[in-house]
Amino acid sequence: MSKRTVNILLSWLGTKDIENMLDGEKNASISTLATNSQTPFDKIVILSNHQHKYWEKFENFVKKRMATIGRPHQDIQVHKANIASPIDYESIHQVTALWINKLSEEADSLSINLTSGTPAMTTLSVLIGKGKSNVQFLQASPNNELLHVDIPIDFGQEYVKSASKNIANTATSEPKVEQAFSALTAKSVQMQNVVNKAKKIAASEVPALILGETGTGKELMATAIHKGSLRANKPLKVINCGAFAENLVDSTLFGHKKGAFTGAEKDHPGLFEQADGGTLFLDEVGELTPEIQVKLLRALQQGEINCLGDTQTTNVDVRVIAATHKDLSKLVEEGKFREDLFYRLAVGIIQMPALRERIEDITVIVNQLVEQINKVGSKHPDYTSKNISEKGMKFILSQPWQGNIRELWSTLNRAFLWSDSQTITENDLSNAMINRAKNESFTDVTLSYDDKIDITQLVDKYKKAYVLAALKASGNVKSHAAQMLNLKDHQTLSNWMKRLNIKHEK
Ligand SMILES: Nc1ncnc2c1ncn2[C@@H]1O[C@H](COP(=O)(O)OP(=O)(O)OP(=O)(O)O)[C@@H](O)[C@H]1O
Repeated sequence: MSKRTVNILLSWLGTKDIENMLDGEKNASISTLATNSQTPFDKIVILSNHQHKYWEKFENFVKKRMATIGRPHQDIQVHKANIASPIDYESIHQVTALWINKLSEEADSLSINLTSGTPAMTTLSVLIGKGKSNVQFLQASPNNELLHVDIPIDFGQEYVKSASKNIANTATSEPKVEQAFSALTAKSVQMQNVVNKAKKIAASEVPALILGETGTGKELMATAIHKGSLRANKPLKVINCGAFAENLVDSTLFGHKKGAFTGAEKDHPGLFEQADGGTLFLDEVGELTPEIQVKLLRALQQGEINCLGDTQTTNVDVRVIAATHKDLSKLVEEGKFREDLFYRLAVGIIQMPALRERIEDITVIVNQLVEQINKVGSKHPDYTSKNISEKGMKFILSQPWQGNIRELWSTLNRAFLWSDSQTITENDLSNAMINRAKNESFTDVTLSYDDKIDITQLVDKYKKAYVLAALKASGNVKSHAAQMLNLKDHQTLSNWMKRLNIKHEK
């Protein structure tokens, strides 16, 4: 069955649109496009800085026009656009980028109306929309026809040309894009789309934001973007913002001067300085404290950083790629993540699909992992290579893999380790999986009306018991305990231990 495509129209609400509406007889450009489009729009989003009193009127006006052509049920939404003035490029950019990014993710085809709005609104729509493969531009002619607008400039290429001139002194080699992305298995259409988008981002200098569940390959993607960019032969520095104690993130990112705090025995350059000319990958960016968010915003906006204990600022040329498994826009709504920083980071957004959404890739990835495990094992003289039975592979394909490739990798490793046979069966794999059934028994919980439960305390107790058990079973080897618990690395486990007040015994 072929998938139905989603078509969205995005438009500013121009003064002319309102005048035409009030005139009664005339067609506003938005309604011209909505009624003349061959494929109906599933949604029409109208951005307005005009007075609220016109919104409902305008919505009704477009709805009426749609009803007359037999499309009465279209989703038409007018949204308030917080802009400083109709000619203020900065605030118009923020609003336009937010909506184009959001809707181009949601839609298969996003059409942007270039007739309505001020020149600043049109210009920014083109500049931002041109970078998206599923965006097209429309305008309405004076006699109410829908016209497709072709903008015959490849901004990406133009930008790369000028950017390469600018950074020719820091990065000299041609980016090897295909090679850079070869580590990412992308047989499925979902992943191919993601990789194509990422290649465009790699060829530009824009900040990137990689979203996706744990273990979906966000770090691998960041590495590919760096390697495929003009900065490839400059450093790529990585920090997991969630794995460090708060006070350490500051000095790790921005550095410190000798004597800046107790224990700072010499000057230490931060990751921004270490990555100068290259790329900085901020994993779990949603964990940054408000103070660090301010410093990061400054580094992105002005290209300058403040080292702890230094009165001078230092200039840096760093491309930032951030990643998170959290819903950043929700954190913005809740006031936990700065909106201005979000817009700065969320220019090139990449959504990594979960493994279960790209079944076609699983077999290829399993074969790669099996090869890797056999290669590592073969260093031992008694090792015989193992493979997975057909039923075993079917079992793998049927699992939800909530921890994605990392969970798949650790499950295969366990199955290979525990099985004495050369062929890994469905049973071996099932035994090697993290026992989610144990967790499911918690659905049996019943509470009475007057019960009072401290859920946080309960969860902490549960976490503590498992961390202690994993540490014990691993002989206090943190990296192994982290693997047992499906945590990213030993630093993440250390962080948990600190929060749960668990002392590490060697
Ligand atoms: N497409 C892929 N093909 C093969 N291996 C992959 C692919 N994507 C990720 N991996 C492997 O899966 C593991 C997890 O990937 P990675 O660390 O990049 O995920 P992540 O999304 O950054 O995870 P987290 O959110 O927990 O930091 C790594 O070992 C990585 O090499």
